[in-house]
Amino acid sequence: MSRILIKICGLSTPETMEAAVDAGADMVGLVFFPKSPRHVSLSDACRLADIARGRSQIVALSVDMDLPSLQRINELVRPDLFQFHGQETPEACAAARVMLRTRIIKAIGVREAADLDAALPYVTVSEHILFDAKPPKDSDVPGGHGVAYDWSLLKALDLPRPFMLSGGLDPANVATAIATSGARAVDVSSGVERAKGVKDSELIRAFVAAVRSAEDVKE
Ligand SMILES: O=C(O)c1ccccc1NCC(=O)[C@H](O)[C@H](O)COP(=O)(O)O
Repeated sequence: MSRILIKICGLSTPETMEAAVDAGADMVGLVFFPKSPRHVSLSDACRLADIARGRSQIVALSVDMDLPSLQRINELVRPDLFQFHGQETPEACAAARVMLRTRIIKAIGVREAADLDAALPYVTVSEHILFDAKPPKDSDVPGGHGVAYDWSLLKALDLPRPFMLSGGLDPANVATAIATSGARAVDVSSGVERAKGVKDSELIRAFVAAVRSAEDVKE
């Protein structure tokens, strides 16, 4: 099986950022959403990004953020990609991509098969489509809940390029998730935490190792 892209999201300390980069994460995510337990200030984000720069791709995650705020993150943190995790329209993604001269990951919430159709308008205005679990109905934070969905829904998808998978992944289930969904890229947050918002370096290493082992399995 060819190499699977790994993103570790919601890193907020130098130690766990170093652990993710050192373990071989392809992408590391910084969350800019004050309601999130993983939210980082701009100054902390700059320090964390400097640990990863040139070693892993830096992803700035935002939720329906206005363009001036995105521009400020772009100038100060200098991420390689932005992840849009709210209700951003295809037009807003296209505009941000041009204005910020960046690459975009657009998250699409999934609970049932019909939710997958929402991805189509974003294929031409983003570099990656991330199929994540829809948040619990009473939550005002749209991601990072460690909730899984039926990953097999993705198996029959006919998109022009590979997609990313997230939602309830952890070191113990990620190999099954890859086999069940056909994903070539995976994204994790809660599954490498010892408490809500608190990343664990050992779990990060275990997650990366589990994905790399899954790559060795013959298709
Ligand atoms: O992590 C957050 O707190 C968060 C806040 C607002 C929007 C998205 C957020 N997280 C997204 C992710 O970390 C991942 O892309 C994905 O949802 C994985 O989450 P998990 O199921 O916890 O592994």
